[in-house]
Amino acid sequence: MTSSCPTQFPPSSTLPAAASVPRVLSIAGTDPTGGAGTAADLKSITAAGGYGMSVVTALVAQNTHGVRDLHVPPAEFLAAQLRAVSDDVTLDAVKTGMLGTTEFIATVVAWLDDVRPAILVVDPVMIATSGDRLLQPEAEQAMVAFCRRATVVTPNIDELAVLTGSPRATTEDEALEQAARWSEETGVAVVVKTGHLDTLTVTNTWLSPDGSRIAVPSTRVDTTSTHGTGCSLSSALATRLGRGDSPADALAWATDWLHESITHGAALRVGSGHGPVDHGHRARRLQAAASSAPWIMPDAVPHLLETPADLGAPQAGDHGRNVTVPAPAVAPPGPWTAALWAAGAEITAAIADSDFVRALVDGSLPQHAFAFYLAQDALYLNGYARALAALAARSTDPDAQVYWSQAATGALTEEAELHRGWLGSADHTGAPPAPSPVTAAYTTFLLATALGEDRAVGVAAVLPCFWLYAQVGAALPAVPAGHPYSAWLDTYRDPGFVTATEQALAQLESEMAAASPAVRAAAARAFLTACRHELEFFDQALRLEPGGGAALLATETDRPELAGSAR
Ligand SMILES: Nc1ncnc2c1ncn2[C@@H]1O[C@H](COP(=O)(O)OP(=O)(O)O)[C@@H](O)[C@H]1O
Ligand SMILES: Cc1ncc(COP(=O)(O)OP(=O)(O)O)c(N)n1
Repeated sequence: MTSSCPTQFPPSSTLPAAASVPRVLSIAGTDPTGGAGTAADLKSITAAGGYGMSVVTALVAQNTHGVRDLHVPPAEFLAAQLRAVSDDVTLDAVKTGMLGTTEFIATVVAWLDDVRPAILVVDPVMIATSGDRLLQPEAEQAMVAFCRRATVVTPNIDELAVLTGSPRATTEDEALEQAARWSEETGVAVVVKTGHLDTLTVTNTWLSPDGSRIAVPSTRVDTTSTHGTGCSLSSALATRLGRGDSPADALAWATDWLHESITHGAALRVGSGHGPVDHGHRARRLQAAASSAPWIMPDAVPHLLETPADLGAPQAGDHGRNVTVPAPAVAPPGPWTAALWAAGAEITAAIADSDFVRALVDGSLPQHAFAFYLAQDALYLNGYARALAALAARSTDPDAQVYWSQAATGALTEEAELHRGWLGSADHTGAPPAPSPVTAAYTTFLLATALGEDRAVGVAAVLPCFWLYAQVGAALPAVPAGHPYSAWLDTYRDPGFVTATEQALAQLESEMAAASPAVRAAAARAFLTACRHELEFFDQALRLEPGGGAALLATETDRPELAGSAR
């Protein structure tokens, strides 16, 4: 049935506003394997924090290898779907993908004339990466005209050439120049995407009609799992704009989220061609991080540790699965520290595999995450220095007193260096950084343990910071020239740090040997707890949203750069 029903309900504009969850409509074709089109759009809108809705233009029989067949319902049915949504729901943003034919473009245009959403993101889908046409050749000029109505268009390099009537750009500069000319002429912003160019860095650049540019670079992921990346980027962008983000924040969020989704796409094992991206990776990672499951289960460490063997096989962490014990970069000096290393194997492996360490090493760690990490590191070092000083105060052996006091001084010196160098260029006009919940929990645990527990327990608590940091440092590969974090990575390679770790290990080995079985058990728990704090400390920077802040729906006047958009 394609006849229109009378409107029976008030549109939701007359209902209370939907606060911070933007209502986003995707108008696109389908992909039954879920990688592109409507499926990708809905997953992306959800991932970006919106409520997704879907109007279908064409049913596409496709998979990760390409398109097999198309079924296009009558244009009246497209119009009926559009009206069914807009008669009932207020839209904060609309994203269009595959429109297919001139007739369908005209149908959407007629509907937009009525509805006029504040944000219209047009992904001018023409040809899939598989080479299959998703827009009839005779509809290209209608699509070019349609793009003039957008808030922002997100063409790939080939689509940009059609849009601007130019030859296919072969460099980023050429693409930017084509887009700048078109944007100035039409008054519509363009996101220039270099995914289809042969570049090491993939950059998304928001080009405004006044010539201003916001470039968001990311490292190129070596993968074939890029099916539907264009659909996903434009839907996430529409959602973040619909939520009230500035173009800079919206593009940074969408690019950063998509990079994570592409990185983990291959692990989904969906299809044997160009596979989809993992739209849900970020949500699952954050969900796991929010788990309130205890870090160390009661049976992880026996109440009495008579011998190192009582600590048993690796069992720390959430799952207690069989774990291969990684070779320690700084060797344990005796059986107690060897047993502790084995017990913490799952956490050590998780740090090495963590998204944070991977992104720091391959250079894809977003700048805002790196800045956050440095600021938290400085705060942590201050707390850590106090815990080390407490151990110096509680030591009676002169060598131990010297060692812990020097370690405390070393941590304070590092903190001062961070402020002078890495953090020195930061904006000092705002409030000083405050400790995150993760940093506060870790430093509070260290101080409480160093001050309030037996000394051996305190020594066990401060050891992972030395040992696991040295472990990460030893595993670092050489990085290419121009790597954004090469200077920081060099700080991990400091040989003085390995010496300090060896000394801390020697302290713990002798403390464990001299301690009672009950104190040893408490020390083992403190060691494993601190290992877990280390993992959280690394991971926390990737839990922060670029731009952060509250999710507020902004009005057009809050964002003059979008004023007059979505005509
Ligand atoms: N190999 C890759 N590595 C990192 N990011 C990528 C990669 N391929 C695509 N992207 C991201 O996906 C976005 C859209 O991809 P692109 O291939 O340019 O568009 P389309 O899918 O429309 O052809 C890019 O702008 C970029 O953010
Ligand atoms: C129904 C449908 N719409 C769009 C595409 C193309 O997706 P895109 O995100 O441009 O990326 P590729 O799949 O071409 O890499 C599609 N395949 N199907």
